[in-house]
Amino acid sequence: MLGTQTIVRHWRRLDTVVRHLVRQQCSAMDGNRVTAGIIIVGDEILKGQTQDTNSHFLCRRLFALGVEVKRVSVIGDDLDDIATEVLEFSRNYTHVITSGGVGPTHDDMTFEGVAKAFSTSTAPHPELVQVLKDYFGPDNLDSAMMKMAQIPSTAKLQYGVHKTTGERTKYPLVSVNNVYMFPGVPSLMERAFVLLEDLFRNPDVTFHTEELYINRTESSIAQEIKTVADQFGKSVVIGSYPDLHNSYYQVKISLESTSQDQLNKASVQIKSSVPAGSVVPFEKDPVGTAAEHVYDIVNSKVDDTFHTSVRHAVSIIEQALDKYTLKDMCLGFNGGKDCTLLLHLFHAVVQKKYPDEIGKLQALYIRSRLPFPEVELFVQQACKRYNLELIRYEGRIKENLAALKDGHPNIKAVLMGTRKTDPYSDHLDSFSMTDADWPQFMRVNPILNWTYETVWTFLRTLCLPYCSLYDHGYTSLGSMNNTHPNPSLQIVDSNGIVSYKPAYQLLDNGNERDGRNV
Ligand SMILES: Cc1cc2nc3c(=O)[nH]c(=O)nc-3n(C[C@H](O)[C@H](O)[C@H](O)COP(=O)(O)O)c2cc1C
Ligand SMILES: Nc1ncnc2c1ncn2[C@@H]1O[C@H](COP(=O)(O)OP(=O)(O)OP(=O)(O)O)[C@@H](O)[C@H]1O
Ligand SMILES: [Co+2]
Ligand SMILES: [K+]
Ligand SMILES: [Mg+2]
Repeated sequence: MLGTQTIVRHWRRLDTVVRHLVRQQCSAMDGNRVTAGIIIVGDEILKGQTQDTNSHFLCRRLFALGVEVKRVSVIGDDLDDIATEVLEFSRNYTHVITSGGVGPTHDDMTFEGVAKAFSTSTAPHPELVQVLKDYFGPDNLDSAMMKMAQIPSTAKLQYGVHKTTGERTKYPLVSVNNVYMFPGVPSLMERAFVLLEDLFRNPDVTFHTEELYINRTESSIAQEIKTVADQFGKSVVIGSYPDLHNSYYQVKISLESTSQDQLNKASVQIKSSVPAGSVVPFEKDPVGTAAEHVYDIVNSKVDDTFHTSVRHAVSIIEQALDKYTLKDMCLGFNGGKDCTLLLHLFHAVVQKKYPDEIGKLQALYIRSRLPFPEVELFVQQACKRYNLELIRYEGRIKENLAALKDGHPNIKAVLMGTRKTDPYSDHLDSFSMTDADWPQFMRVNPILNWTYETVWTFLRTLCLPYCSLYDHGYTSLGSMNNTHPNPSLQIVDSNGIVSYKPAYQLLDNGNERDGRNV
């Protein structure tokens, strides 16, 4: 007979072994998966008054941390909705992240909702009360603010640690079980998340990704992609995303895997199964990498027209920056191809010369009375992309340059995308004052000797965004009333339907302005 103690001892050992086996089995099944669910709380989002950016931010960061986001839910400021959703998410996912509803007003009820989810109540948390006193000053602490210390009784306070200083953050995040309650204001939420992200990191998993860009329609390659997707099954997740407006590709294929090796194999497989030449190089962030790519061209040993043209333009812009401060200068920018490439060069040179950002580039846009909407849109987008300070006028150029003198007396020089083949421009130099009967500015012309072909080689090899009209046969842009697609790019199909090839396919650079009345 075995004694009771021995039985208990054996039982304990068996129990440990079984638990261990179960744990092993689970982690083998899940492949050490860590999952998350995101709950965005706020009436303003459901009513379309605010656009949620927090879920996008959180998904991106969590993916980078090796966490699989399984679901995002947007709910209103309603106690029961919060409680129900939090309870369900908390049961289904490793981590639950909420954003919103932690402020001082009556409609902020995430703390109460989470308390309800876990069948507990809220109470003033003494440590959080002290934090609020220190943070806002004891005299400013009204009852509304005290509400922010009213948290679930089982809550924990999570303090972030600054990565450089090692200092603890002053204001903690509140969590209950696996639920973490972030503020809704994007800047606060993002700051808090970055400092606390180690709470969520999955050390066992890295998601490797690759993107392939393909200049064929999605349907024409669908079968090939499906074959590869089937072959790799769950080990490589393959996505296909058509882009109807991109000048460089038609479909983006994304690959994602926890194994770099499997990812590489799938990538090779796709490349060899789509038509030859249909995978195109594409730079996702041409603006961020501007200096790097431009100076690679400048410093290369190649001496063809393209490289020499870029080198010369960069040197003119560098000279301009020696003579003038950024405040003394602006770029003449009307959304045309020439000033678009010049904007990029200007940005690259400034990025290189002042890596620590010294302020915005100024751009001058004198809008014609009948601008193309495509041009207007492109100018707006360029301002955002390059973070431009836009100086805007409308009407005749000469009159508005006089207005510029009055309104911006600091500006002495204008960078221009003029080339010698433009009307009245063959006598110009890299630095030419405006004509005597014009308001006096230094015109800086870095691309004076560039050919039409070089302009397009530059725009297209650097994958720069340009005004969409150029993809529809326009080769030089004036206003709506005087500009048409270039007749040499016209194609008429067998049904008599007329369309136009893109501007970069124009061969003879003598007829660049054939679509212009003036
Ligand atoms: C900043 C600036 C300065 C200019 N200076 C002169 C000038 O001194 N003399 C002149 O005839 N035109 C001048 N122009 C007008 C341009 O030469 C040209 O007519 C204008 O950019 C329209 O070009 P487009 O017909 O190719 O669209 C200037 C334009 C700008 C934006
Ligand atoms: N309305 C304007 N506002 C500001 N700058 C202008 C304006 N019009 C012309 N410029 C300057 O003069 C340059 C030459 O004009 P031009 O129209 O030839 O070139 P572009 O508009 O850049 O391209 P495209 O030749 O394809 O129309 C521009 O690159 C720009 O720097
Ligand atoms: Co031009
Ligand atoms: K609120
Ligand atoms: Mg133009």
